[in-house]
Amino acid sequence: MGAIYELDTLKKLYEGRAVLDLDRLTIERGEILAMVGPSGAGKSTLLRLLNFLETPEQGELRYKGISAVSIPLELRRQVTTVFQHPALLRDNVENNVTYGLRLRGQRDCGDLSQTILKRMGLEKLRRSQARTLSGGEAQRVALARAVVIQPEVLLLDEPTANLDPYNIGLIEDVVKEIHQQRGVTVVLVTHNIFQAHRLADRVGLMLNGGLIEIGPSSQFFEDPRDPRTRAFVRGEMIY
Ligand SMILES: Nc1ncnc2c1ncn2[C@@H]1O[C@H](COP(=O)(O)OP(=O)(O)OP(=O)(O)O)[C@@H](O)[C@H]1O
Repeated sequence: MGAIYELDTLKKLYEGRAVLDLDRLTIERGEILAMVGPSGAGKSTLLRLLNFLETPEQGELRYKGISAVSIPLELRRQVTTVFQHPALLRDNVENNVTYGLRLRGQRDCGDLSQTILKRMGLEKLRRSQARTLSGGEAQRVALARAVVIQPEVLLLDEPTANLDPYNIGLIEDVVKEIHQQRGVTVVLVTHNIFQAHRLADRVGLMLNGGLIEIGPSSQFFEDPRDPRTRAFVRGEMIY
């Protein structure tokens, strides 16, 4: 498969403080990697770097071998993010879903968007204004909007926080489907270790901006190497 992202001695500083300090991290093409860890560990900051919204103060981030500082637009557009609180356009559901396609100059968005609207259970809401949607519906629109552009990388930041079991199940199923069907690389940030267990090939534990342990999901949960990982998967507080 090979690496899609390579992070080397990377530091992200906010107001002089390192909120991310990663010696080395490689994300493999086509894997589902879950990053877990307590609040403030730097998980969302990592996703913002992977989505090229932020740049590191030290070290390097490479996407497909190209330094993130000089990433061309066409590569940047292969990466899409679903945030915990999606910012939808003041428009209807269908136009929200097709927005990314139109931005990329695709005029005939019909078939693609119909398929994804149907799969996400949003057909009947096509004409509804985004601001009238429930939290679960809005999050399904956000995922539909991300998936419809057929990204190579899907970054998910707490995509199912505060959602009910139906919405959680649907979102997880669609993530698994597009991963299996299209080999999309997925980086999932979650507080829900059960979700990490259900979805991920590999899991990493972050703490205070550093990476404590990363490994195959089975090893991470059943035979973790670091005492802090053992404590975290038992549901204990770690510092
Ligand atoms: N724009 C910013 N300016 C200053 N500090 C920031 C900024 N964004 C994040 N931080 C700080 O960086 C640290 C890491 O934040 P981050 O949101 O990445 O953590 P997280 O692991 O995603 O937390 P949570 O699980 O609560 O979302 C925190 O201490 C946070 O206060």
